[in-house]
Amino acid sequence: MAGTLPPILLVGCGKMGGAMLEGWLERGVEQVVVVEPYPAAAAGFEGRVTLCTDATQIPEKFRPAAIVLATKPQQAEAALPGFARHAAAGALVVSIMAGKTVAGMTALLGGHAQIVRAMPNTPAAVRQGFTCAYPGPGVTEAQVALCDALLSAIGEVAWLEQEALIDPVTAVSGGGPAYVFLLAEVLEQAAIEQGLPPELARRMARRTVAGSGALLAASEEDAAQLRRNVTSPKGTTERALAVLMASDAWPKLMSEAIAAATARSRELAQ
Ligand SMILES: NC(=O)C1=CN([C@@H]2O[C@H](COP(=O)(O)OP(=O)(O)OC[C@H]3O[C@@H](n4cnc5c(N)ncnc54)[C@H](OP(=O)(O)O)[C@@H]3O)[C@@H](O)[C@H]2O)C=CC1
Ligand SMILES: O=C(O)[C@@H]1CCC=N1
Repeated sequence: MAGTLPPILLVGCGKMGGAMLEGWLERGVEQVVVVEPYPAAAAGFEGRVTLCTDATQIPEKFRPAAIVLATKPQQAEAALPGFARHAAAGALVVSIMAGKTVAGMTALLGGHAQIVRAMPNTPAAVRQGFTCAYPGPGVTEAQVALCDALLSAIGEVAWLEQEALIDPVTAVSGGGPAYVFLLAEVLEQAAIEQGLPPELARRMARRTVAGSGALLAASEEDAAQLRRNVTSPKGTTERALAVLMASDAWPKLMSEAIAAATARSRELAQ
Protein backbone atom coordinates (compact mmCIF):
# COMPACT_ATOMS: atom_id res chain seq x y z
CA MET A 1 0.00 0.00 0.00
CA ALA A 2 1.96 3.02 -1.23
CA GLY A 3 0.87 6.65 -0.99
CA THR A 4 -0.20 8.82 1.88
CA LEU A 5 -1.00 7.07 5.15
CA PRO A 6 -4.36 7.82 6.83
CA PRO A 7 -4.69 9.65 10.18
CA ILE A 8 -2.81 8.00 13.04
CA LEU A 9 -2.99 8.38 16.81
CA LEU A 10 0.37 7.56 18.39
CA VAL A 11 0.38 6.79 22.11
CA GLY A 12 3.90 7.09 23.54
CA CYS A 13 6.62 8.91 21.60
CA GLY A 14 9.74 7.38 23.12
CA LYS A 15 12.50 5.50 21.33
CA MET A 16 10.29 3.14 19.30
CA GLY A 17 7.25 5.38 18.89
CA GLY A 18 9.49 8.26 17.75
CA ALA A 19 11.34 6.05 15.24
CA MET A 20 8.04 4.83 13.78
CA LEU A 21 6.70 8.39 13.59
CA GLU A 22 9.75 9.54 11.58
CA GLY A 23 9.09 6.71 9.13
CA TRP A 24 5.41 7.67 8.69
CA LEU A 25 6.23 11.36 8.22
CA GLU A 26 8.85 10.44 5.62
CA ARG A 27 6.34 8.20 3.80
CA GLY A 28 3.63 10.86 3.98
CA VAL A 29 0.72 10.80 6.42
CA GLU A 30 -2.52 12.80 6.47
CA GLN A 31 -2.36 13.73 10.16
CA VAL A 32 -0.75 12.39 13.32
CA VAL A 33 -1.90 13.14 16.86
CA VAL A 34 0.66 12.14 19.49
CA VAL A 35 -0.20 11.51 23.13
CA GLU A 36 2.99 11.75 25.17
CA PRO A 37 2.97 12.92 28.81
CA TYR A 38 6.68 13.81 28.73
CA PRO A 39 6.80 16.78 26.29
CA ALA A 40 10.59 16.61 25.82
CA ALA A 41 10.24 13.14 24.28
CA ALA A 42 8.17 14.51 21.39
CA ALA A 43 9.84 17.95 21.11
CA GLY A 44 11.51 17.06 17.79
CA PHE A 45 8.08 16.63 16.18
CA GLU A 46 6.67 20.06 17.10
CA GLY A 47 4.97 21.67 14.11
CA ARG A 48 4.75 18.39 12.20
CA VAL A 49 2.16 16.61 14.40
CA THR A 50 -0.48 17.54 16.97
CA LEU A 51 1.00 17.04 20.42
CA CYS A 52 -1.12 16.17 23.48
CA THR A 53 0.03 15.25 26.96
CA ASP A 54 -3.00 13.06 27.67
CA ALA A 55 -5.99 11.46 25.95
CA THR A 56 -8.42 14.20 27.03
CA GLN A 57 -6.57 16.70 24.77
CA ILE A 58 -7.16 14.73 21.55
CA PRO A 59 -9.17 16.99 19.20
CA GLU A 60 -12.84 15.99 19.41
CA LYS A 61 -13.24 15.59 15.65
CA PHE A 62 -10.07 13.54 15.13
CA ARG A 63 -10.93 10.13 13.63
CA PRO A 64 -7.77 8.00 13.46
CA ALA A 65 -7.66 4.97 11.16
CA ALA A 66 -5.12 3.45 13.55
CA ILE A 67 -4.06 3.89 17.17
CA VAL A 68 -0.45 2.81 17.70
CA LEU A 69 0.32 1.89 21.30
CA ALA A 70 4.01 2.49 22.03
CA THR A 71 4.07 2.96 25.80
CA LYS A 72 5.90 0.56 28.09
CA PRO A 73 3.93 -2.61 28.97
CA GLN A 74 3.84 -1.46 32.61
CA GLN A 75 2.01 1.72 31.48
CA ALA A 76 -0.72 -0.14 29.58
CA GLU A 77 -3.21 -0.43 32.41
CA ALA A 78 -3.21 3.33 33.04
CA ALA A 79 -3.02 4.39 29.38
CA LEU A 80 -5.33 2.14 27.37
CA PRO A 81 -8.79 2.97 28.81
CA GLY A 82 -8.37 6.56 27.53
CA PHE A 83 -8.53 5.27 23.94
CA ALA A 84 -11.56 2.98 24.26
CA ARG A 85 -13.82 5.43 22.42
CA HIS A 86 -11.51 5.55 19.40
CA ALA A 87 -11.24 1.74 19.33
CA ALA A 88 -15.02 1.43 19.62
CA ALA A 89 -15.38 3.82 16.66
CA GLY A 90 -13.51 1.30 14.49
CA ALA A 91 -9.89 2.47 14.61
CA LEU A 92 -7.40 -0.37 14.27
CA VAL A 93 -5.27 -0.75 17.42
CA VAL A 94 -1.63 -1.62 16.74
CA SER A 95 0.33 -2.48 19.88
CA ILE A 96 4.10 -2.77 19.92
CA MET A 97 4.18 -3.41 23.67
CA ALA A 98 6.13 -6.51 24.68
CA GLY A 99 4.04 -9.18 26.35
CA LYS A 100 0.62 -7.49 26.31
CA THR A 101 -1.89 -9.95 24.82
CA VAL A 102 -4.83 -9.24 22.52
CA ALA A 103 -7.23 -10.50 25.21
CA GLY A 104 -5.68 -8.33 27.95
CA MET A 105 -5.67 -5.21 25.77
CA THR A 106 -9.25 -5.83 24.58
CA ALA A 107 -10.37 -5.82 28.22
CA LEU A 108 -8.49 -2.55 28.92
CA LEU A 109 -10.06 -0.98 25.81
CA GLY A 110 -13.60 -1.63 27.01
CA GLY A 111 -14.15 -5.10 25.54
CA HIS A 112 -14.32 -4.16 21.88
CA ALA A 113 -11.25 -3.61 19.74
CA GLN A 114 -9.62 -4.81 16.55
CA ILE A 115 -6.01 -5.31 17.56
CA VAL A 116 -2.76 -6.15 15.79
CA ARG A 117 0.24 -7.02 17.94
CA ALA A 118 3.50 -5.98 16.30
CA MET A 119 7.10 -6.32 17.40
CA PRO A 120 9.49 -3.94 15.60
CA ASN A 121 13.14 -3.21 16.45
CA THR A 122 15.27 -0.06 16.75
CA PRO A 123 16.90 -0.20 13.28
CA ALA A 124 13.48 1.24 12.40
CA ALA A 125 15.18 4.57 13.15
CA VAL A 126 17.10 4.17 9.86
CA ARG A 127 14.21 2.37 8.07
CA GLN A 128 16.07 -0.93 8.43
CA GLY A 129 13.72 -2.44 11.01
CA PHE A 130 12.26 -5.91 11.07
CA THR A 131 8.73 -6.28 12.42
CA CYS A 132 6.59 -9.36 13.00
CA ALA A 133 2.86 -8.78 13.36
CA TYR A 134 -0.13 -10.85 14.44
CA PRO A 135 -3.72 -9.86 13.59
CA GLY A 136 -6.17 -10.54 16.41
CA PRO A 137 -9.80 -11.63 15.94
CA GLY A 138 -11.97 -9.38 13.79
CA VAL A 139 -9.10 -7.55 12.09
CA THR A 140 -10.12 -7.06 8.45
CA GLU A 141 -7.98 -7.52 5.35
CA ALA A 142 -8.08 -3.77 4.78
CA GLN A 143 -6.76 -3.23 8.33
CA VAL A 144 -3.98 -5.77 7.76
CA ALA A 145 -3.04 -3.81 4.61
CA LEU A 146 -3.09 -0.54 6.56
CA CYS A 147 -0.94 -2.01 9.33
CA ASP A 148 1.45 -3.47 6.75
CA ALA A 149 1.83 0.01 5.25
CA LEU A 150 2.54 1.56 8.67
CA LEU A 151 5.16 -1.06 9.49
CA SER A 152 6.71 -1.12 5.99
CA ALA A 153 7.52 2.56 6.45
CA ILE A 154 10.19 1.48 8.97
CA GLY A 155 11.55 -1.66 7.30
CA GLU A 156 10.63 -5.26 6.50
CA VAL A 157 7.43 -6.92 7.78
CA ALA A 158 6.44 -10.56 8.37
CA TRP A 159 2.99 -11.73 9.49
CA LEU A 160 2.42 -14.44 12.11
CA GLU A 161 -0.50 -16.86 12.36
CA GLN A 162 -0.12 -17.57 16.09
CA GLU A 163 -0.07 -14.93 18.82
CA ALA A 164 2.22 -17.04 21.04
CA LEU A 165 5.05 -16.65 18.52
CA ILE A 166 5.31 -12.95 19.40
CA ASP A 167 7.15 -13.96 22.60
CA PRO A 168 10.18 -15.57 20.87
CA VAL A 169 10.04 -12.87 18.18
CA THR A 170 10.37 -10.27 20.96
CA ALA A 171 13.41 -12.13 22.28
CA VAL A 172 15.10 -12.57 18.88
CA SER A 173 14.40 -9.59 16.59
CA GLY A 174 12.86 -7.20 19.13
CA GLY A 175 15.87 -7.38 21.45
CA GLY A 176 18.32 -8.57 18.80
CA PRO A 177 19.89 -5.17 18.11
CA ALA A 178 20.99 -5.03 21.77
CA TYR A 179 22.94 -8.27 21.38
CA VAL A 180 24.63 -6.94 18.25
CA PHE A 181 25.53 -3.68 20.00
CA LEU A 182 26.91 -5.71 22.91
CA LEU A 183 29.13 -7.48 20.38
CA ALA A 184 30.48 -4.09 19.26
CA GLU A 185 31.10 -3.15 22.90
CA VAL A 186 33.00 -6.32 23.84
CA LEU A 187 34.97 -6.34 20.57
CA GLU A 188 36.10 -2.78 21.32
CA GLN A 189 37.08 -3.76 24.86
CA ALA A 190 39.05 -6.80 23.67
CA ALA A 191 40.85 -4.66 21.07
CA ILE A 192 41.96 -2.24 23.82
CA GLU A 193 43.17 -5.20 25.91
CA GLN A 194 45.40 -6.23 22.99
CA GLY A 195 47.06 -2.79 22.98
CA LEU A 196 45.08 -0.94 20.31
CA PRO A 197 44.43 2.76 21.01
CA PRO A 198 40.88 3.27 22.38
CA GLU A 199 39.69 5.56 19.56
CA LEU A 200 40.92 3.14 16.90
CA ALA A 201 39.39 0.21 18.84
CA ARG A 202 36.02 1.99 18.87
CA ARG A 203 36.14 2.80 15.16
CA MET A 204 37.15 -0.69 14.12
CA ALA A 205 34.54 -2.40 16.31
CA ARG A 206 31.72 -0.19 14.98
CA ARG A 207 32.74 -0.49 11.34
CA THR A 208 33.35 -4.23 11.62
CA VAL A 209 29.87 -4.85 13.03
CA ALA A 210 28.19 -2.38 10.65
CA GLY A 211 30.12 -3.60 7.59
CA SER A 212 29.40 -7.25 8.41
CA GLY A 213 25.70 -6.38 8.74
CA ALA A 214 25.77 -4.65 5.36
CA LEU A 215 27.50 -7.66 3.78
CA LEU A 216 24.94 -10.02 5.33
CA ALA A 217 22.12 -7.83 4.01
CA ALA A 218 23.59 -7.68 0.51
CA SER A 219 24.64 -11.33 0.23
CA GLU A 220 22.58 -14.37 -0.78
CA GLU A 221 24.91 -16.62 1.22
CA ASP A 222 24.04 -18.05 4.63
CA ALA A 223 25.58 -16.44 7.70
CA ALA A 224 27.50 -19.68 8.26
CA GLN A 225 29.08 -19.45 4.79
CA LEU A 226 29.98 -15.80 5.30
CA ARG A 227 31.66 -16.89 8.55
CA ARG A 228 33.55 -19.66 6.74
CA ASN A 229 34.68 -17.14 4.12
CA VAL A 230 36.62 -15.34 6.88
CA THR A 231 38.06 -18.48 8.44
CA SER A 232 41.27 -19.55 6.73
CA PRO A 233 42.31 -23.13 7.54
CA LYS A 234 44.89 -23.12 10.35
CA GLY A 235 44.62 -19.32 10.48
CA THR A 236 43.80 -16.79 13.18
CA THR A 237 39.99 -16.70 13.00
CA GLU A 238 39.87 -20.46 13.49
CA ARG A 239 41.57 -20.00 16.88
CA ALA A 240 39.05 -17.35 17.96
CA LEU A 241 36.07 -19.40 16.80
CA ALA A 242 37.33 -22.44 18.72
CA VAL A 243 36.79 -20.33 21.85
CA LEU A 244 33.50 -18.69 20.80
CA MET A 245 31.89 -21.86 19.41
CA ALA A 246 32.91 -24.20 22.25
CA SER A 247 29.99 -26.26 23.59
CA ASP A 248 29.51 -24.00 26.64
CA ALA A 249 30.15 -20.72 24.77
CA TRP A 250 28.13 -18.61 22.29
CA PRO A 251 25.65 -21.16 20.89
CA LYS A 252 24.63 -22.30 24.39
CA LEU A 253 24.68 -18.78 25.86
CA MET A 254 22.57 -17.38 23.01
CA SER A 255 20.08 -20.18 23.39
CA GLU A 256 19.82 -19.49 27.16
CA ALA A 257 19.56 -15.75 26.58
CA ILE A 258 16.74 -16.10 24.05
CA ALA A 259 14.89 -18.53 26.33
CA ALA A 260 15.18 -16.04 29.24
CA ALA A 261 13.86 -13.15 27.12
CA THR A 262 11.02 -15.28 25.74
CA ALA A 263 10.01 -16.23 29.28
CA ARG A 264 10.07 -12.56 30.32
CA SER A 265 7.83 -11.64 27.38
CA ARG A 266 5.31 -14.23 28.62
CA GLU A 267 5.54 -12.82 32.17
CA LEU A 268 4.78 -9.30 30.92
CA ALA A 269 1.33 -10.48 29.85
CA GLN A 270 0.33 -10.54 33.54
N1 LIG B 1 13.05 -0.16 22.52
C1 LIG B 1 12.94 -1.22 21.74
O1 LIG B 1 13.93 -1.72 21.18
C2 LIG B 1 11.61 -1.84 21.49
C3 LIG B 1 10.51 -1.55 22.26
N2 LIG B 1 9.31 -2.16 22.03
C4 LIG B 1 8.16 -1.83 22.85
O2 LIG B 1 7.87 -0.49 22.60
C5 LIG B 1 7.31 0.11 23.75
C6 LIG B 1 8.01 1.41 24.02
O3 LIG B 1 9.39 1.15 24.26
P1 LIG B 1 10.45 2.32 24.19
O4 LIG B 1 10.15 3.22 23.07
O5 LIG B 1 11.78 1.67 24.30
O6 LIG B 1 10.12 3.04 25.58
P2 LIG B 1 10.19 4.59 25.94
O7 LIG B 1 10.17 4.66 27.42
O8 LIG B 1 11.32 5.23 25.19
O9 LIG B 1 8.82 5.16 25.35
C7 LIG B 1 7.56 5.07 25.98
C8 LIG B 1 6.98 6.48 26.03
O10 LIG B 1 5.61 6.41 26.42
C9 LIG B 1 5.39 7.47 27.34
N3 LIG B 1 4.19 7.24 28.16
C10 LIG B 1 4.09 6.82 29.44
N4 LIG B 1 2.80 6.78 29.84
C11 LIG B 1 2.05 7.17 28.79
C12 LIG B 1 0.66 7.38 28.60
N5 LIG B 1 -0.23 7.12 29.57
N6 LIG B 1 0.24 7.80 27.40
C13 LIG B 1 1.11 8.05 26.41
N7 LIG B 1 2.46 7.90 26.55
C14 LIG B 1 2.92 7.47 27.72
C15 LIG B 1 6.65 7.50 28.14
O11 LIG B 1 6.77 8.68 28.90
P3 LIG B 1 7.61 8.63 30.29
O12 LIG B 1 9.03 8.39 29.91
O13 LIG B 1 7.37 9.96 30.89
O14 LIG B 1 7.06 7.49 31.10
C16 LIG B 1 7.70 7.35 27.06
O15 LIG B 1 8.05 8.60 26.49
C17 LIG B 1 7.44 -0.89 24.89
O16 LIG B 1 6.19 -1.44 25.16
C18 LIG B 1 8.38 -1.95 24.34
O17 LIG B 1 8.02 -3.23 24.80
C19 LIG B 1 9.13 -3.02 20.98
C20 LIG B 1 10.17 -3.33 20.19
C21 LIG B 1 11.50 -2.82 20.39
O1 LIG C 1 13.42 -5.05 26.18
C1 LIG C 1 12.22 -4.99 25.92
O2 LIG C 1 11.37 -5.39 26.73
C2 LIG C 1 11.77 -4.41 24.59
C3 LIG C 1 11.05 -5.42 23.77
C4 LIG C 1 12.02 -5.80 22.69
C5 LIG C 1 13.07 -4.80 22.79
N1 LIG C 1 12.91 -4.02 23.80
